[in-house]
Amino acid sequence: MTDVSGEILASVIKCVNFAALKHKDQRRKDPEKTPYINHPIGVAYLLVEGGVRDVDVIQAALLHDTVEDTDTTNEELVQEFGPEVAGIVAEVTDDKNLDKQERKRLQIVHAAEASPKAKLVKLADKLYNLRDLDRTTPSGWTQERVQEYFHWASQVVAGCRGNNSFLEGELDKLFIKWNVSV
Ligand SMILES: Nc1nc2c(ncn2[C@@H]2O[C@H](COP(=O)(O)OP(=O)(O)O)[C@@H](OP(=O)(O)OP(=O)(O)O)[C@H]2O)c(=O)[nH]1
Ligand SMILES: [Mn+2]
Repeated sequence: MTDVSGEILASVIKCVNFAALKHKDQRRKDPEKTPYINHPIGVAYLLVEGGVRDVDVIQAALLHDTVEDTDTTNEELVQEFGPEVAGIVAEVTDDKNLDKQERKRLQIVHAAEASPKAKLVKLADKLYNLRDLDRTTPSGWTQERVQEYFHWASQVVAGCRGNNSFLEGELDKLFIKWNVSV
């Protein structure tokens, strides 16, 4: 059977498979060393929970850490998934050649200037990471580092607001719990 929804389904599964292969040797920083792929799939699912049905956004969420954290190039994403999806991923990708302080500063600047589609991915990405931090502390992190991450993330989120009430509401619950001003 080939129909429009079948093609959409196929394009999403292609992303899941691509991301799984690219992240196959990576683990999250939690003590259980959860497979990294849980994160991009979870980010895409948060968008689904938030009512997002834009396939470019869901595909970009599944792929969002491939260029930043694996050998994937933006050209490869353009080739495999087209310029729209590759463009959203590029908008949420940090330049790992910069030092950490500069990368973190630029995330705040770039989030505020990003397209609405990229802002949705950013909101879901930050919600996933903050829920993870709320659940458990990454290996080697002090409580102060966790608190600082919450504070920084709230500044990234500030530039993405006005795009999804579910994601922003869930983020606000965490900011209140962690005493971060919004
Ligand atoms: N909370 C949490 N984060 C984890 C875990 N494993 C990996 N991470 C990643 O670690 C990053 C936060 O760690 P930092 O020390 O602040 O940043 P860095 O890895 O970029 O140097 C997050 O990236 P980010 O730059 O904030 O977002 P992203 O755009 O890279 O996803 C997140 O994706 C985990 O178990 N819990
Ligand atoms: Mn991420």
